[in-house]
Order: sequence, then structure tokens, then C-alpha cells
Amino acid sequence: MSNTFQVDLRGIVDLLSHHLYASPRVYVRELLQNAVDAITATGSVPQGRVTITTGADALRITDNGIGLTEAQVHELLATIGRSSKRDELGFQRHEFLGQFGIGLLSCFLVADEIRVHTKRAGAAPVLWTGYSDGRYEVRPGDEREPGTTVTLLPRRGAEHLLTSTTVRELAELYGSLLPISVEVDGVRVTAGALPWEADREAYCRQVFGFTPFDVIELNVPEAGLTGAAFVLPTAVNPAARGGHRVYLKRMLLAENVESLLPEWAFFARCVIDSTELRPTASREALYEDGLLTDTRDAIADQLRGWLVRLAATDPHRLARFLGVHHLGVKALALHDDEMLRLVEQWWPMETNMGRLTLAEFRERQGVIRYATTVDEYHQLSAVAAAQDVGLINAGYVYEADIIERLATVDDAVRVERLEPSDLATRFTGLDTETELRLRPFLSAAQRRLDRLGCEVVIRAFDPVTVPALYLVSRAAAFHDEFKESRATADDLWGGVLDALAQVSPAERPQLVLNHRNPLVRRVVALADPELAGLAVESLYGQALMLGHHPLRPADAALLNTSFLGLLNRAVTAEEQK
Ligand SMILES: Nc1ncnc2c1ncn2[C@@H]1O[C@H](COP(=O)(O)OP(=O)(O)OP(=O)(O)O)[C@@H](O)[C@H]1O
Repeated sequence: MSNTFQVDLRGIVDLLSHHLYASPRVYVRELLQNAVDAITATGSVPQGRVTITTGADALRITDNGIGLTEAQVHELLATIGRSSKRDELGFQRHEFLGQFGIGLLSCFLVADEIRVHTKRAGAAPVLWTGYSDGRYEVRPGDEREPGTTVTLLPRRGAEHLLTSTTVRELAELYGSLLPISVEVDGVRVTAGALPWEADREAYCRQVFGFTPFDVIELNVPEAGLTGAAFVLPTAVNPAARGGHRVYLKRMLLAENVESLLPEWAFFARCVIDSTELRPTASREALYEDGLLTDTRDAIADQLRGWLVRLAATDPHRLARFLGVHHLGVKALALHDDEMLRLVEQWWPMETNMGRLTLAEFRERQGVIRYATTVDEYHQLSAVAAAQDVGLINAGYVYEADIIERLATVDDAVRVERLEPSDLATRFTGLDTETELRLRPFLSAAQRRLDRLGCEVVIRAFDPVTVPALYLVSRAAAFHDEFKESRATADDLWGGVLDALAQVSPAERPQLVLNHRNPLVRRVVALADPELAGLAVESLYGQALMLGHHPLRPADAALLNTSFLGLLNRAVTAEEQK
């Protein structure tokens, strides 16, 4: 035995209003769409006219479209999900906006009763009345011209959605670009030409509220797509994806479609019209299919092409663009070779030789040497410069990753992450005689700092103004973190860490005293061992702070005692004068 599904219309209306459509305001869009489709079906769009009249009792929308016969009324209006806009195989017929056979139901979001008075040329006029409780009636209608008039009797509480002002606003929002004349209470709301093809900057100001840095023309023939991308004149948070204004067959789909551009293109806001992209059933987003993926790729190519052209023809302007949007471009450079080259050639980075692009730095230094944190860079840039070692501050977002990626895509590029302890190998050692002379001082200094796990060495380096440097190799930094984790780990995890410790030999951080520094020279010559010890401890503390190294409790205690010790010495000396 086979039966037919029964549909409870109230359930469907509830589904539409609460789950499918974002707002009951979409009823105007659905009515307009049906009118336009009916006119399209006549084959003479230029003669098409849609008029909407509002009033306290009812809203009426009349089109001079194809109209329906009585049989079609029964078949199409009374069957949820039945549409004349699909072919025998159920595919959407290309020329129409609708396809799902549910749009008319959206009128029940604002009306309890819908009347469709329609006439197909050569057939008798029909009046169909549908009620929100699921009943409908069909009767002969009054004589009329071919076409259709849909009348909505407002639902109590929804009257504000059918006022003249609201309806005009909605008709203009959704339908102002339709190629068919649409009037609301005698006022025409359709403009005809695509406004962004005329004065794009004015359009951008009016719709998006900013004067664009530049406008990029968009064209994707396979999606029947034309449009414009407006480059934002100010930086935006790359994570906050901006929406784009999308029209399908000149009917507004939504003002905030996110899926049109790839994530990296956050610096552009687009307006497009497409004849081929498809909407989701709610008509509030684009349907994700192969065509949308291809379209996204094609638009991405056009934005990329604009950037590359700018680099070739107007580097000044490109520099301005990068000044505003460098974060996005850098994010993109992490997976896009062309953007990587753009950053390499055009983005000036902070180096200890002034601001240079990676390309310029490489030309001068041969190798791209970089510090991965801003602190490390600040600690070492002057010292490195004094040894003629060029250093890039790659501590800003994405920059270290970009440098490393550059080496993976181009064999000719040599990159080297600065190892602070390597720098010490460039410092000049002392002559044997001085070394011998300083040996007792060094052993005493070493004894003072032993419990802090630090090795004291003395070298001669520039700049002379730096008395001491605290250099931690990456292995030593790792070891310190490791020790900290071990101290707080439970037994099981602690066991794992212990096993690992066997394979990671500790390398001690170094305190490198600068023998060229006048104060250090006086310290190493001190006769009083206690004063020399206090001086070494405070040089250690100062070097730690200068390099923004983390202070452990033992370091803080040492800083405190050495400072108070020195102060006490100074005050005592003054008192004894
Ligand atoms: N103004 C009209 N003139 C002629 N036929 C109409 C009109 N409005 C609706 N129809 C007929 O009623 C059918 C159902 O309309 P409905 O709006 O529910 O769905 P649709 O437009 O086919 O698809 P969608 O749900 O995507 O809007 C349409 O396919 C069309 O045949």
C-alpha cells in the first residue's frame, strides 16, 4: 500500500521562519523573485513591469509575467517543493532565480492569507487563496490582463513589515539592480545600470563607507561574474573576515558573504554579480560547489595579479599598501611563492644596518642572518654590528617563518638563525700574558656564579660601552626550560623527562665580560676580593636584565644582595672620608 506524505504547513512556516530565513523581511525578495521569473518566462524582459502597492488592508504585487493556468495553480502553488523553474531532471533552469518551490511560503511569515490572482494568455483567470493553517481554495478570478497579482493580508503583529517605507526599502535593497522596472507606491526603485561600473569610488563610499586605496576589476567568465574589489585604506584585523556584497542575476543575495574570497584577501571588500553561482536554499549564502571553488581561485589570481603589477609599475604605491596591510601579505607569503617574493623584494625589515628588504640584506651580507625574538635582537644587534655581523630582527609576526620558507623554496638563499653563543666565537681572545694575569680573578668570579649555572669568560669586543653580555645558546635555553618542567612534573612524566635528559647534555650560558670596557678593566684590577665579587654579581644581573632574560628567584636574590652590598660599600667609603 502506498500513501502520500501529509505536510503540516504551520510546521513548515515555523521551520522557514526560525531556521531557514534570517528574517521575515525576505518575503519581499521572494515575491520580487517570482515576479521577475514570471516575466523572464515570457521572453520579453524589456517590457516587464512589477508594481507594488501598500495599504493598511493589504500589500499587492503585480507583474505582467507569464501567469498560471488553473491546472498549474493546483500543481505549483499548492504543492510545497514543486517549482516550474526546474527541468524534467530536477535541475534548476538557468534563466530563473528560484528553484526550490518554497519561496512563496515565506509570505506566511508576515501574512495569514495569500491571494494569487493570475491569468495565462489564452486561459481563464484564476484566484487561489492560501491560508497559513494549510487550507487553500481555487476559484475563477475576475477578468484581467495576463500576469499575476499576489495579495498579502498582514498577520497581526507583522504590519510594520508591510508599510510603504519598509517595503520600498526592502525592494530597493534586494531589487534595485534588476533589469526590470519595479515600482513601490508609484516610486521606481530599480536603477538599471550596475552602479559600481559607473563611479566605483563613489559606490564604495556609499555602500562600504570608505574611500578605497585602489579598485580592482573582477571578471570570471565561467561564473558569469563581473564586479569590483575595493582595497581597504586602513589596516584591519586579518582574523575578522569581512563580508562581500553578492548579487545573483542582479538580485541581492546578501551583503555579508564571506566565502567569496580566500582568507588571506582580508584587505579587499568586493561587490559582484554572477549569473552562474548558486544560492543556498535560504538565499543568504553561496552554495559551496566546484564552481565556487574555481571562482574563488580566479578572484584570488586577480588580486594577486594586481599586487604583482603594482610592484612592477608603482613600487611607491606598493610600499604604501604594504605599510597598511603587511600582516595579511606576510600571512599569505607563508604559503604563496609570489607573495613570498613580494615580501622579499619590497618589505623593509628592521636590521642593525637600518631598514632593508631581505633582498637588499642578502646582497650586502650574502647570508640572511636573523634573530627570532625582538629581545634577542635588541640584546645583540649593536654587538653584532660592531663585529660586522648583519642581523635582522625577525621577531615580528610571521617574519622568521618567512625567512625560513625563503630558504626552502630557493636553493640560492642561505639563511642562518643567529646563535647567541656563536657570537662569542667572533670576539677577540686576550693575549696570553693578560690571560694569565686575570686567571685568579676569573676563578674567583666563577666560584661566585657557579651556583647559578653560569660560566664566566672574558673577551675583548665592541662596542666598548657594553660591559658584559649574557649569552644563552638554544641548547642551554632548552635545558633551562627542561629543568623547570622536571621540577614540576609528576613521577611518570618526570621519568620520561629524565630519560630525555640523558640525550640532551647541558650547555652552560656564558657571562662574557668585555675587556675593552673601562669599568670592567677597573673591576678585574680590584685588590679587594669581596668588592670584586659584588661587582661580578651586579654585572651578571645587569647583563641578564639588558638581554630581557627571565629572572629566576636565585637571580633576583643575587641582584638584591649585590646591589645592597655595593651600596653599603659606597656609603661606608663616603662616611670614612
Ligand atoms: N508571480 C508569479 N507568476 C507566475 N508564477 C508564479 C508566480 N509566483 C509563483 N509562481 C509559481 O509558483 C511556483 C512556486 O513558487 P515559489 O516561490 O514557492 O518557488 P520557486 O520560485 O519555484 O522557487 P524558490 O523556492 O527557489 O523561490 C513557481 O515555480 C512558479 O511556477
